[in-house]
Amino acid sequence: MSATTADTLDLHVRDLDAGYGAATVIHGVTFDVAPGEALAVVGRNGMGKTTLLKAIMGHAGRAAGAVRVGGADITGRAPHRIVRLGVGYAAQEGNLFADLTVAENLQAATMHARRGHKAERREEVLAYFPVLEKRLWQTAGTLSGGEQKMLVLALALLREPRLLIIDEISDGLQPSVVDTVGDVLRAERERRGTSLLMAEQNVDLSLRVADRVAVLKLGRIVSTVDSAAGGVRDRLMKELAP
Ligand SMILES: Nc1ncnc2c1ncn2[C@@H]1O[C@H](COP(=O)(O)OP(=O)(O)OP(=O)(O)O)[C@@H](O)[C@H]1O
Repeated sequence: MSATTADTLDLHVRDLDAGYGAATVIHGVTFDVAPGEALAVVGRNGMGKTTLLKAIMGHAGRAAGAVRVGGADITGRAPHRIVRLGVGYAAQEGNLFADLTVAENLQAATMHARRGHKAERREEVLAYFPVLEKRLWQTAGTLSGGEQKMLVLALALLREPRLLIIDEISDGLQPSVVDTVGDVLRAERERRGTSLLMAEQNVDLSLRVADRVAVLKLGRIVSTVDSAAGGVRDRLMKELAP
């Protein structure tokens, strides 16, 4: 569905183990995201979605395995160096400055952006989230949970990532906001051909946005399906049932 894949990054994860201290949470995970492709990793609470994304982004201990982005081996690389390659990361716990206003957060996110293009991109991103435009002068920490999630996504998008990694953006959002997020991600992929890796519990959002959906169970990918395949929603719901 991507408009262009020329400026996007692919992702290759091979035999990745990751965890905390002596506990291994992710076991031998292998998958690819092609340039301009969107992959959703779905799984119930505690299955290791966040740990998987953190390990890719250099935030969690990585015991073994390899991660490549756009031809570069990022295994063990510091998070800020991975971001510099053009990887955007919207973490589940968010990464915004709670004491700064929405406008100041937006400004901080584009500090290193190309000068002439900054204002245009800010307008594009604010058009995705009209509610943020109304809250520009409000301190980010006083936004509602849903608004903070939108701001976290807006900040990641502002940097024009060539690969966007999003951790459970739908968590705690009301259905209408989940729909907005789906619209935004689809529009952004149409506009920029951005590659996408999203961890989700929401099957409907995953199927709406992603080309393929992988199921993560107890730190292992147990199946991967094409979003356009027949009966895929029922199959995924069954796989995710307790
Ligand atoms: N900092 C940590 N130290 C030790 N164990 C952790 C840490 N963070 C997560 N875990 C454990 O790792 C396992 C996987 O957690 P993770 O947060 O990756 O799952 P998840 O699929 O993202 O869950 P959720 O949907 O609830 O966010 C859980 O058993 C959790 O208790």
